[in-house]
Amino acid sequence: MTPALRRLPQLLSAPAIARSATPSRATAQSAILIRAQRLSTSRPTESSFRPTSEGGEISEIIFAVGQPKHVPNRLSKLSAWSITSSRTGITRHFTFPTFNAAWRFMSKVADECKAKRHHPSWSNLYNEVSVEWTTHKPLGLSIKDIEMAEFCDRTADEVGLKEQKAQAVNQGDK
Ligand SMILES: C[C@H](O)[C@H](O)[C@H]1CNC2=NC(N)=NC(=O)C2=N1
Repeated sequence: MTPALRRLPQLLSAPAIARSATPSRATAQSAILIRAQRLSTSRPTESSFRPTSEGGEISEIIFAVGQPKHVPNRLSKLSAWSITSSRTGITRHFTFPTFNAAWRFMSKVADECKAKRHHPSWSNLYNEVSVEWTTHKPLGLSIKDIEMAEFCDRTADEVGLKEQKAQAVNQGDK
């Protein structure tokens, strides 16, 4: 299980949002950067994507140009998602009870991808699904990525994730 420290709210908590004025690189043009302190040195066991940086380094998420103002706030609520090494996307690893459940999840997400014309980079191994959201044009994290990540969270809840026993005990859940 991935330590809670690696999750987005922690990554986004300390620092303020800085508006970048670095027009030199096309990919970074007018991007909004969030400075974030990485608090843990351990690597996520649940993610097939490399962390942004090793422990103690500053990491920043790069938003696509022209995003609504509420995007950083929406992002901060995606507590189970982590920033990818490219800093232009977010990733989450899902563990379902069965392959069947994992496939149902992917099928529902695939239907939404068709409707929204936005597609993930993802992988599946038996009951495990890794999902990464980023936007290629304009490059960076966009509102579409946020919406699709929220859709993934809702769909995973509907389908039902595998029970995490230790977590349930610690949090006093059933
Ligand atoms: C024309 C079409 O909407 C675009 O090519 C879409 C398709 N799906 C996409 N998916 C993702 N994740 N990022 C994109 O920039 C993107 N572009």
